[in-house]
Amino acid sequence: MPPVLARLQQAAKMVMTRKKVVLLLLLGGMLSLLLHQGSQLSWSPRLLFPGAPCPAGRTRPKHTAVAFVKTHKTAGTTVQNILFRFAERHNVTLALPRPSCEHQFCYPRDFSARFVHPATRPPRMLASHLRFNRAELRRLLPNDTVYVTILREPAAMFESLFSYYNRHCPAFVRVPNGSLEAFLRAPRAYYRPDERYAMYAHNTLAYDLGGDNERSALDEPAYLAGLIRDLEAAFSLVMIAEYFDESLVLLRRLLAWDLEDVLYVKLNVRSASSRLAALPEGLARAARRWNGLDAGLYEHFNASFWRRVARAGRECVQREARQLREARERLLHRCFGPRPRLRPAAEIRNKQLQPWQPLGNVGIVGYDLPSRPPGPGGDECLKLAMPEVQYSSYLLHKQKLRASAWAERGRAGAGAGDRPPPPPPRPIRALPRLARRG
Ligand SMILES: Nc1ncnc2c1ncn2[C@@H]1O[C@H](COP(=O)(O)OS(=O)(=O)O)[C@@H](OP(=O)(O)O)[C@H]1O
Repeated sequence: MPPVLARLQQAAKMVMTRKKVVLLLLLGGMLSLLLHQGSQLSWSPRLLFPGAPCPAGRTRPKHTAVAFVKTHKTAGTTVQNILFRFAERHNVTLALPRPSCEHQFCYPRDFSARFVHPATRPPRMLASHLRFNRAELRRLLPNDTVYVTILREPAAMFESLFSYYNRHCPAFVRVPNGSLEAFLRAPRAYYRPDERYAMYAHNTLAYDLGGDNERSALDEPAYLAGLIRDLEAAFSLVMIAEYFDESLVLLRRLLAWDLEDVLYVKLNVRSASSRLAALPEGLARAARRWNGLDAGLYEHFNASFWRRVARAGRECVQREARQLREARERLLHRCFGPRPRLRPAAEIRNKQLQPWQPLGNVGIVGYDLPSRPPGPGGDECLKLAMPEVQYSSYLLHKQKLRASAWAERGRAGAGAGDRPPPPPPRPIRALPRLARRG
């Protein structure tokens, strides 16, 4: 080989080797970056290999001490129905309001353990409307209670509140032609903070969660930050109505429940003619401005919800949410026939399934059982679609019967029945003096 060619070949080899070295360095760098980021961004084999299995079934017994703080117009009735059915199936005592509190725990008053019907004490679960009061709930419920709640995007929530309470809440009754736009253009013209049901018209989420709904998120950011801190400390999970199925996946995991335990049908849904198809962006912005505290809470907890989904493995959560939707479809077909349809109350023949109707032009729709009952599992189908008022009364009646049977056995002496007597009602502990927020 001529020397020139040999030198050229040698030079080419050196260039190739240098290229290889650069390539290797680049690859090494990328790998190290991936591993480094991996520890911080919770990279997992699932993300690198999306087909990899998600955590299998339950590894611990189902958790039965749960307090669901039911906020207004946030899909809370659907969550409540899931908990009611769980409590019934698993024979768990569920706190229910005494009759003078109706089916809410004397809302809008601050929750007090005195509002709980004695036949439903000591409870392990609670899921009816109340104004959150952490200290009182802790006096009532076991120490291992898991607290959960749900939020909804505040503009959509406000539209729902405005329509539902249009004839109940004086601030809304005053608005000409029941116009949401007119209200949001000048809310202070219609709203009086001290009158009855004012909390349905201003920062309802903040109010339900025990906050002061009159504070301004804009002028008092420290107040909002403090409220968020308190709620972070109190709740193990804050669900988001817009991501209902993903929320249920997180709930099921938190409580070590099965996917079947969180099957549901949507309850308390307004008819299509009672709702705005879409909220114009200008109105949505005005609704969020007026409900600034709620907007701040939603922004914070929506972000932390997604961080939590990422920690649980987004792929797995979404896969499980898909499984839940498929199982739900099958259940709907089995219970309500091949074309399950939401109907106006007047078309629902079964009285136990007729949803409560607010005053005014608002229609709440529901399901009806087909004329040919769905066979075994019919009771499950009935409870699945049973509205809050009927289900609360039914459960109260059932628990009262159980409480008097237990009392009877207690009077007859221990060992008279085949079931052990229940524990005596737990005395309510003295309430520590706490500074109230607000
Ligand atoms: N699964 C699911 N996902 C998303 N949204 C749902 C779900 N279930 C119920 N809903 C909607 O929630 C609204 C009723 O909320 P609540 O049951 O909390 O209302 S109430 O305060 O108890 O009266 C009501 O909203 P509007 O129809 O906009 O009024 C329901 O349609």
